[in-house]
Amino acid sequence: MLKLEGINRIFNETTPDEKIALDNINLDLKTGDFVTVIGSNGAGKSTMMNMISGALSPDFGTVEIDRKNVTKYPEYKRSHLIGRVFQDPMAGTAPTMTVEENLAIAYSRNKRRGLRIGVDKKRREFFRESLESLHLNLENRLTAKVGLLSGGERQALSLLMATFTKPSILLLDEHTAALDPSRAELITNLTKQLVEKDNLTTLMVTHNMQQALDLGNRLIMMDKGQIILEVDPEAKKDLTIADLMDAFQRIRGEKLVSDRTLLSV
Ligand SMILES: Nc1ncnc2c1ncn2[C@@H]1O[C@H](COP(=O)(O)OP(=O)(O)OP(=O)(O)O)[C@@H](O)[C@H]1O
Repeated sequence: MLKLEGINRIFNETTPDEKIALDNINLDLKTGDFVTVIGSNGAGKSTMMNMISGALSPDFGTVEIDRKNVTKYPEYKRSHLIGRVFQDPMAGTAPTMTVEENLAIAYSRNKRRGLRIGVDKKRREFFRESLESLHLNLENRLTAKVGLLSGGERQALSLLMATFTKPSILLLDEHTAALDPSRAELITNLTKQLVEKDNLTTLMVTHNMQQALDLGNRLIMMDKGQIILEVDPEAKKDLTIADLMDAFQRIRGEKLVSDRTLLSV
């Protein structure tokens, strides 16, 4: 479903600011795999997500989605394969458009017929039903401007928009980090629900180790542009934060003062 092979990316090569952001990344996800991604600041997590979405291209290596080599596809050419939610609730939606217009844009994304934001009765009913699953009463605010929604409501809408065309890959980039704890919990539960409903292949970056343990069937830890630990479904079931800290220390030989060192929060 998703295969990254030998992905390398260097920024500002041969200058004093040279930075190896990704160093030989290999990852193979099956349909329905839900991988949580942890690692310190600058580990390469966002760069890896950008390689998958096509926002950045690798210096070396290949990206395969649905067994197709998409390495050379620009972002727009693979956007129908990918759903993405960012940390900033303002990033995934258009504030001056209504809830249903935003949904219509997301809906038309995989229709390959350009942007169609018209909403007929049948489609409005589909949007209403989809919104009901969020339990936020947004189904009764279809014509409200999205800019008037709270951060949590916008993030829930972004999540719905990213998932309801059943993308091949769902990318979640610290999508609960900017929310207060109760809203973060709501979005975490929604994530679980939406991913499970359609068995979506998902990568979720988080700085919250407990969330990384609670969600998904696999986990990877990144550091200095490399995947330094991969936890398979069997091992993940019994994994604890202490295990992750020990693993980091064993692999990198660096003493962790606390999980904050790894998480950098
Ligand atoms: N466009 C860019 N130009 C130069 N350097 C970059 C660029 N994007 C990322 N980097 C560098 O590449 C490295 C990896 O960055 P990346 O944003 O992928 O890390 P991250 O694990 O997502 O970190 P964080 O948790 O802080 O978001 C960092 O050292 C970063 O400064």
